[in-house]
This record gives sequence, C-alpha cells and structure tokens, in this order.
Amino acid sequence: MDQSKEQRILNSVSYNAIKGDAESVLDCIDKYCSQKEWAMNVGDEKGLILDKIVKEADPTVALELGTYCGYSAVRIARLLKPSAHLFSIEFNAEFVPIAKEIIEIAGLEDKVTILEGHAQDIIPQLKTKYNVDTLDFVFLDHWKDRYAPDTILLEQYGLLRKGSILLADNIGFPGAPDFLKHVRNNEHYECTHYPSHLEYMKAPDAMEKAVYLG
Ligand SMILES: Oc1cc(-c2ccc(F)cc2)cc2nccnc12
Ligand SMILES: [Mg+2]
Repeated sequence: MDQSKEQRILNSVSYNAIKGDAESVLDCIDKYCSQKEWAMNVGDEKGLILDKIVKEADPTVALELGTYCGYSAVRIARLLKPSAHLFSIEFNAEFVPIAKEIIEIAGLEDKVTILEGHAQDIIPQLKTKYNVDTLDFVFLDHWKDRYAPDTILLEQYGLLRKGSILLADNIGFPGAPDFLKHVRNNEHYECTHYPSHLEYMKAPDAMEKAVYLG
C-alpha cells in the first residue's frame, strides 16, 4: 500500500534529522513541508509565536489538542523545564505512531505523553486518570469547531487556574469564530490577537492567546 504523506514526513525526519536534536527535527519538517508536500504543522512562522507564548507561560503541565505528526509537541517540549510535561491528544490512530517516532527522534519522549482519542473524552479524565491538577498552558490546534466546546470542558473540569494560558492556531484560516466569541468580551479571559500566515503559505492566518482570569 502506498505510504501516507505523514509517513513520508517521518521518513524524511528519520533520514535527515540529527538524533536527539529537536531543532534539526523542526528544520527538517519545515523544509520538507515547504519544498515537497504541504502539511498542517503550525510551521516556522507561527512556531515563533508559539515559542514566545510557551516561554512566557513557562508551564509545568501543558496540554496540546491535535498532535498530528508531533511538530508542535517537539516545538513545545524542547522549551520545557526538566520537571515539566506535555500531554498531547490525537484522535487519528494513523498519526499517533508517526508523532511518537518523530518526538523520539527529537529525544523528547520523556517530556511528552500522547493520548489517543477525542479531546472531549480525554479532558474529563485528565485529573483522575492522568493525575493532572491544573493546566498552565494549552495549545489548541485540532478541529476548529471543537475549540469552544473543549475550552468549556477545560473550565467545567476545573483544569484552568488564574493565569492559565490558552493559545489557539488557525484563528484566521480555517477560522474558529465560536472560540473567539467565547473568549473575547468574556470577563474570565484576557485576549491577544497575533496576525500571521498559514503555515508554508502566503495566505493570512492568526493565533489568539486567551489568559484565563479565574
Ligand atoms: O493549521 C491548520 C491548517 C489547516 C488547513 C487545511 C486546509 C487548508 F486549505 C488550509 C489550512 C487545517 C488544520 N486542521 C487542524 C489543525 N491545524 C490546521
Ligand atoms: Mg493548525
């Protein structure tokens, strides 16, 4: 059976990246996806915004919704302090082993736990099954119509604390209007908009930071 695009991305990382070097893994994926095959990684331009917010948050416990090939998991985990951990939720069973392998090539397998399933099923288990207290940072990068309901789940399950930082990808394109409606003009959130561009393209996109105020 023909290989998938995601398997081809893994092949490229496995062949070209330096084992244990997260930067080289990111560079390899960005090179492959800008020169060979477009893929929905957050990419190098929006990746710099992600880096900035992760450094600002300096999270002990981070959550990512939408692992895909593990690009943003590597991007986030490479910035985490020794005691910190990233949980990443992915529902597509084909992507999970590819992301695990890419994260391992980056040498970050101890910092990242990939949870396979739908966010709406896993979020309710984070405290009980995964011993999470509250989340310091959440990166939303899964299906856009799930940003708002999953954010509400995070609130309802007591997973956000005063100062928890949410960062959402694709606010420009494909867009997440319900999420923006939920966090903007909401006394419980302080929002900041970051205009950018769609990964590896000239088309406009944006990210939104929403700090939970309790
Ligand atoms: O960053 C992204 C971009 C796109 C996407 C798809 C098709 C286009 F034409 C343009 C952009 C989809 C995404 N789905 C989930 C998480 N992130 C995504
Ligand atoms: Mg995205």
